[in-house]
Amino acid sequence: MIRVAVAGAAGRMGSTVCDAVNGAEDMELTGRADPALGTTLAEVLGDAEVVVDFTRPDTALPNALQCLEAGVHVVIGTTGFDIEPLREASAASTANAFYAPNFAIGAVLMMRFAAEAAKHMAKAEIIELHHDRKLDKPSGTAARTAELMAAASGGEQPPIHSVRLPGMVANQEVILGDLGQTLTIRHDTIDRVSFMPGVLLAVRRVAAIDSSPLVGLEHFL
Ligand SMILES: NC(=O)C1=CN([C@@H]2O[C@H](COP(=O)(O)OP(=O)(O)OC[C@H]3O[C@@H](n4cnc5c(N)ncnc54)[C@H](OP(=O)(O)O)[C@@H]3O)[C@@H](O)[C@H]2O)C=CC1
Ligand SMILES: O=C(O)C1=N[C@H](C(=O)O)C[C@H](O)C1
Repeated sequence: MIRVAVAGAAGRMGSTVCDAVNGAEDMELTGRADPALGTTLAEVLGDAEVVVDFTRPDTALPNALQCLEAGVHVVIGTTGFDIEPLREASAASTANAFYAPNFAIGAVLMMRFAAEAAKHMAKAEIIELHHDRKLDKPSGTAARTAELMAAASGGEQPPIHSVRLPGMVANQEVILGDLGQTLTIRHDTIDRVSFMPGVLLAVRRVAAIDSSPLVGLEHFL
């Protein structure tokens, strides 16, 4: 059994992760940290082998550093923070960090297809659309898509447009344009359960990664 604690356990993602971990036969939910539950990460770290973090852009890095210092693997879903400080912390730790800006398989495929298309079409722009409680802008997925497209094409990163509206969960369109034609690649998340198979996969694999921090669910597919 993999002993898993969740940071942000009372949030939209964290509560869904707790349900998914409880439903996984090879995992045990050992801790739930969240201000709303009156519990801190420090209190749940001791019993965990892996922490899953879905918190806030300003807490994800300190939480991950705390996990690495304690020798506990961390799977990070929180977006909108700089992962660079995790390199030095990982080197000094027996534990690993894994970050994915998007754990949904459809979004991983969207990023892959967008990178492939960027090699062949003249210009592109990204539109990301999310619920209005989202704190970061642009989304982690859009930022990563732009990076992958620029790396594949050898050109500039495509501009990103952000929309925040009630009624939405998470959506992204990549529109590419060239002579007399456009290509649109779109992914829609209609329920946060879409992220759960990817999160559970990362929990199972994080202990065995050979380069930490590792970024992107594609490494496990
Ligand atoms: N990688 C992916 O596939 C996905 C990533 N995300 C990302 O996940 C993050 C969380 O999103 P979402 O669940 O919608 O946000 P929520 O605001 O619903 O949940 C975040 C929770 O974390 C709590 N929290 C804040 N600080 C701490 C801390 N130090 N320790 C433990 N818990 C803490 C918050 O409490 P309080 O409200 O009191 O601050 C809140 O309950 C965002 O960055 C989002 O972009 C979302 C979906 C998919
Ligand atoms: O905040 C969200 O909801 C989401 N955040 C991630 C991001 O910033 O890309 C993943 C997904 O888009 C949902």
